Amino acid sequence: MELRVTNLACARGGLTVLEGVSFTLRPGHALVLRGPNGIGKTTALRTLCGLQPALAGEVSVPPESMAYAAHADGLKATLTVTENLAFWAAVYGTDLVEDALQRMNLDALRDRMAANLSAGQKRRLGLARLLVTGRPIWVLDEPTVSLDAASVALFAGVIRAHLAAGGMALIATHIDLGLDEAEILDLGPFKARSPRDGGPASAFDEAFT
Ligand SMILES: Nc1ncnc2c1ncn2[C@@H]1O[C@H](COP(=O)(O)OP(=O)(O)OP(=O)(O)O)[C@@H](O)[C@H]1O
Repeated sequence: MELRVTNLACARGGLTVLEGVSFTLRPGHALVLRGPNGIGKTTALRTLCGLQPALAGEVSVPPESMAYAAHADGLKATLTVTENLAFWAAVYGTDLVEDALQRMNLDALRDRMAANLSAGQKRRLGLARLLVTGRPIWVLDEPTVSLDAASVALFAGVIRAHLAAGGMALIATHIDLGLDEAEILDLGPFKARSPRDGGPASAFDEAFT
């Protein structure tokens, strides 16, 4: 299975932000989406994952092939680290909780309530969810926010292992994850010329970019 995206156009707040986005992601490969704040990276990732409809274009695989890690970690504050992972494992029908605890360095925190984790620890738990999904395509929106250098390196290693096992990763990030093997896609050239009719951008659009 490969992820083929063809001529994708997507909108935010009723305005077209990107159009004509095309790329192919093959097993074992990572693609890093780059572009300035507001270009539409989050919007593109949300659209690819089926969280909002595309205005145009095709995505070759269903959203069920993807595991999306958004800005928010979606933790259950009153559940422990292990319970959070067990919840997700039940949702995705896997038995990968212990594996995720070990690989994201969460074993020592396994019985702590998510509410009592530090910001970086919460992020590690949010990212550990990717491991329990068992899904091949990881879609990551600024995954390293709040992580210290050691945790960034740890997570880069987790991504590398996922790729080595035939997985794929699509990553919006402003920092260098140290994934030298990743290809880069600059979204700049795909910025929609007009939210509506191909004319100049509206004042409203400018206000947000
Ligand atoms: N509710 C909204 N109404 C109108 N415009 C919006 C709305 N939400 C977001 N936008 C705009 O849509 C554009 C795309 O936003 P998006 O979050 O996808 O960008 P991004 O590339 O992920 O940015 P960043 O690097 O800052 O995370 C931005 O210009 C943003 O201001």
